Amino acid sequence: MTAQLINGNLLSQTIRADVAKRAAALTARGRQPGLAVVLVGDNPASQVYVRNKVKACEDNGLHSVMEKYDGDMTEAALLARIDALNKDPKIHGILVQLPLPAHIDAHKVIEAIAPEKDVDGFHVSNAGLLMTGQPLFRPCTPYGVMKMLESIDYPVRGANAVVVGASNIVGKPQAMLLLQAGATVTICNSKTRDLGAHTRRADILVVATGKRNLVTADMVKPGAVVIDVGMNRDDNGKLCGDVDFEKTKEVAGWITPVPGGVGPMTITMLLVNTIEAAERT
Ligand SMILES: Nc1nc2c(c(=O)[nH]1)N[C@@H](CN(C=O)c1ccc(C(=O)N[C@@H](CCC(=O)O)C(=O)O)cc1)CN2
Repeated sequence: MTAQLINGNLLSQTIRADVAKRAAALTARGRQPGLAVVLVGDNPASQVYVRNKVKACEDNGLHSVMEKYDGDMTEAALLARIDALNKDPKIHGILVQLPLPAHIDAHKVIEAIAPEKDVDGFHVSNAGLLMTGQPLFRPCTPYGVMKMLESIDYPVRGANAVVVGASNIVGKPQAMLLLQAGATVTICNSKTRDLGAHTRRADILVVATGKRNLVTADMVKPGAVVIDVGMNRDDNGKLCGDVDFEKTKEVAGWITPVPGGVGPMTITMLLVNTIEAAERT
């Protein structure tokens, strides 16, 4: 039987409608939620993502400021901009699009963002709060994945969850959110031996490696939920994930497409985090 699709565009519509209501209520009280989006350099994928973030703000009643800088911007200049945004009362959320050019220390930049405006949830203090079960901001992609599981009423408690990829922005916070929802979690990485032996035990499989076709149908437990966080291009330049979608959908119970799956949910949860930041002020 073919898997059911978890449509990130459709789910986003419902969540964004609620965001728009909350934004309108805040605006009526003179506190329109504001997001600053900072992009350094000309990475083509990043340009698409930041454009989509700004458009999502516009469409849902949030104020946004797009700051674009050349790839040779110095780290000191970027830190000075963040300092100014930290102090700007119209800005409730700040995000610096990753990756940054190699001469800039991304950790230093993230730590410069005021934790209460860190709507990406990447600051060490937000990572610590998440780890200890008192999240201020959940990182947007893993937060979106949890909403997708909720949307299909999946019983996460007691499930075997396998996360492939251990990045700070997806894999590690994803594992933490699944663990806190009661799953038994395995985190795999690029060095994991016999990856399929782990993935085949997963009731929930989240793949976030950036390697096209890393997960094939034979590596998936029949009926599992397969969440593909990958964002790659195939030989024809078409967007695709880390999972062999066409064959895996014949094995899985639920599967997310690329595009139209986790990607839009990442932007939706950024809006949610920005609203929450504004509501706290
Ligand atoms: N500061 C951050 N940087 C990065 C993050 C992040 O959460 N914060 N995550 C990724 C990229 N990302 C968000 O910025 C992101 C990736 C993909 C999408 C998306 O909507 N994808 C669409 C397809 C878009 C296209 O046409 O190329 C889809 O899947 O349907 C949104 C956000 C790394 N950096």
